[in-house]
Amino acid sequence: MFQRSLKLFNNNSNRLLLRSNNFKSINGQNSGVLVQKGLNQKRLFSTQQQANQVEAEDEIAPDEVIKAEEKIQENERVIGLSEKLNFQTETQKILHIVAESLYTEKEVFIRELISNSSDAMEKVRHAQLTKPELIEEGSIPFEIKISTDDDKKTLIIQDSGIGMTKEEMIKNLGNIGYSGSSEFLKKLGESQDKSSIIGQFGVGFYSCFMFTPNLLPLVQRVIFGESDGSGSYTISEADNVSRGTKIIIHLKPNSYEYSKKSTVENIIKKYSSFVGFPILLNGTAVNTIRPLWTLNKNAITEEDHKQFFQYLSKSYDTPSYHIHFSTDTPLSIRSIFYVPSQHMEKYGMGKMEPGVSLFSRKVLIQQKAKGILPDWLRFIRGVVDSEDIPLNVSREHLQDNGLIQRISSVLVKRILKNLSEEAKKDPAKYNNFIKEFGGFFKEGIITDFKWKDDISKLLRFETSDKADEICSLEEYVSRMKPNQDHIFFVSVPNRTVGQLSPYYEPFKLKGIEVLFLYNQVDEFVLSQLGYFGDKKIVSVESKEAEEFLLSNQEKKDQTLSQADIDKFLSWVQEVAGEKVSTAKATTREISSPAIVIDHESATFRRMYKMLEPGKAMETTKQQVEFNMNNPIILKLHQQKDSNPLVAKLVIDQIVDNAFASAGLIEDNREMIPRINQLLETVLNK
Ligand SMILES: Nc1ncnc2c1ncn2[C@@H]1O[C@H](COP(=O)(O)OP(=O)(O)OP(=O)(O)O)[C@@H](O)[C@H]1O
Repeated sequence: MFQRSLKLFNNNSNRLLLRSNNFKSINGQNSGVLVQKGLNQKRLFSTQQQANQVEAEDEIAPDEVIKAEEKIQENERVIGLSEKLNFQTETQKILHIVAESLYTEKEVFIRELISNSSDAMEKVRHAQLTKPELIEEGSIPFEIKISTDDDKKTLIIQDSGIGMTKEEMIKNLGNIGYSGSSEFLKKLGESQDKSSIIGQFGVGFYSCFMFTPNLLPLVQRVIFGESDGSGSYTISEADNVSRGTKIIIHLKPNSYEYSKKSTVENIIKKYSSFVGFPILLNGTAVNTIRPLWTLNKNAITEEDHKQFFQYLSKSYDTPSYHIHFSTDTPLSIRSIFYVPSQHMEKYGMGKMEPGVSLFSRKVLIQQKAKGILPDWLRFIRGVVDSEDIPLNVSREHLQDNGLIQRISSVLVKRILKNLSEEAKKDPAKYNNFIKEFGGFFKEGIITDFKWKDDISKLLRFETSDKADEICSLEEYVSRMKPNQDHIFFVSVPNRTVGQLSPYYEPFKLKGIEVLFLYNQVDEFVLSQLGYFGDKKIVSVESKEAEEFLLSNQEKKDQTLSQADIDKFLSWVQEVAGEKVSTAKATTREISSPAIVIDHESATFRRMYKMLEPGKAMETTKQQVEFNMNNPIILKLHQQKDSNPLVAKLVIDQIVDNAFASAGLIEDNREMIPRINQLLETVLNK
């Protein structure tokens, strides 16, 4: 009877096609077979050989040749009569939703079946501890065997798990939304580890219906088969079945890719590399990498980390740091992060993608997950595994954004803390790291208000005091003079310009250390940061710097009388009024003849220019302060009336020099004719 029904099934392709029409997207022309054997049961049968008409067979290139012994054998035999049962009404209604729209990535059906197999073997492990007498064939190794057959267009998955009895099969598979695994977990005591069971929704198995309208799970005495998911299925008795479950999926033409070893191997590696049991694909183990984040820190060697990092980053690089972090409160998180030794963004290779993948119970949920770490930590590679992450039934989306943000906060805090510790442990190594990756942290300060203070502790800058050395803001503050209440910086293209800057000069005279910023973005970053602790961060060109210098300065005698100074300044105003808005005598201790004060930042000016590259930047009039004790100014004062032509050339050059020191000269070529004239004058004397 059963054979007849099989025959009927096989031969009646019209019937199959008719059923497939009920499932538009799955277009079923295929059937699948699952063979199972339950706890302490005798024989389960399997198999329904698919009577598919393969339409596009010739178009598929043959996969690599797989030896017969590497394939999973199909030895099961039907020994009883088949029984026809109906899916539960709700299941009939929901199944097409599952098959048509639940999963955006079809390939996840392999993940779902592997996860089911893993759960089934976990249940055997548990039973071995609690009811060993019930476990048949206790010596069978725990393995998930998968074999592909590009000729037959089949994919077989077999495990040595707990299997299902006829009743369990009807309950679990004939009834969508019922999860035997979730029931199993409920029965486990509070103290028992529940993290290794993956299934919770009672839906995953139905992902197979994306590929075949006919699943034939076969259990001892049970064949769950001939189902298109919309109506009925049959159950029959089987013989020659070993412990566990076997699913044979006969693929439909538009899914033939899943009968190729390479395709299936990639999917297993992508989603199920870390499932806790060996997965043998056509006889070869494919999940050979250990999930390091689940292991005890002390059990992991540097070489293990290197290999794991290379696996995650698909590179041959050695990680500069690893951060292995686990916690159970307030959420359960197991994670591992790696900092590479270099990054490619600096070569203009485009923005890196996030490098952290999200797992739940060792099964991949999202590769390169956005939102787990902020964008500015995109150079970090790693894995975050949390069984507390509320997943939707397809395991593709995270349900609770607030929770993800909380997890993210915990992780960012930990990463920043670890890096601070590394900086203390080995400053030289850390300095190399921050030179390479500092840009990401600066981006963090600009874009992520929440973390700017924490990130600021990781930054390093060169200062006026030590060439070729970088220091933290904390170290700078610890070296501040007692009367100094600000952190001062000067933004310059290089150290030499910094040392010669008239703005830095009075600080140098007072022995005040100043941060030398060489990167255009640095000034912007520090302005965004505003403060480090209670210390304001200001430019040496700022009002605050001016006030600081004023209040810490001894009064110096002027060489000229106040009347002469006023005369000189009004002369400047008259002859150089094109560029000078106000001329003043400076109070700054500078050696140069003049200095521009209270002007716009040269860095910001350059940044605006970058934003509007074609736009000509006007240099507006500036306040210029003159050093009335400077020898050039004194001579100029003497000659301004007697030698007006040369005096005009000199004052214009002095003003331009001050503009140049402030970074306000757009193009110094405009000075050349004047300098030549001055040279001529000098030589003619
Ligand atoms: N290979 C298997 N061996 C033993 N039992 C299985 C197997 N596959 C499925 N089952 C049983 O069928 C039930 C339903 O499986 P299904 O994949 O639909 O959902 P689930 O794994 O429980 O949950 P989820 O939808 O979260 O994956 C499982 O809970 C399990 O009891």
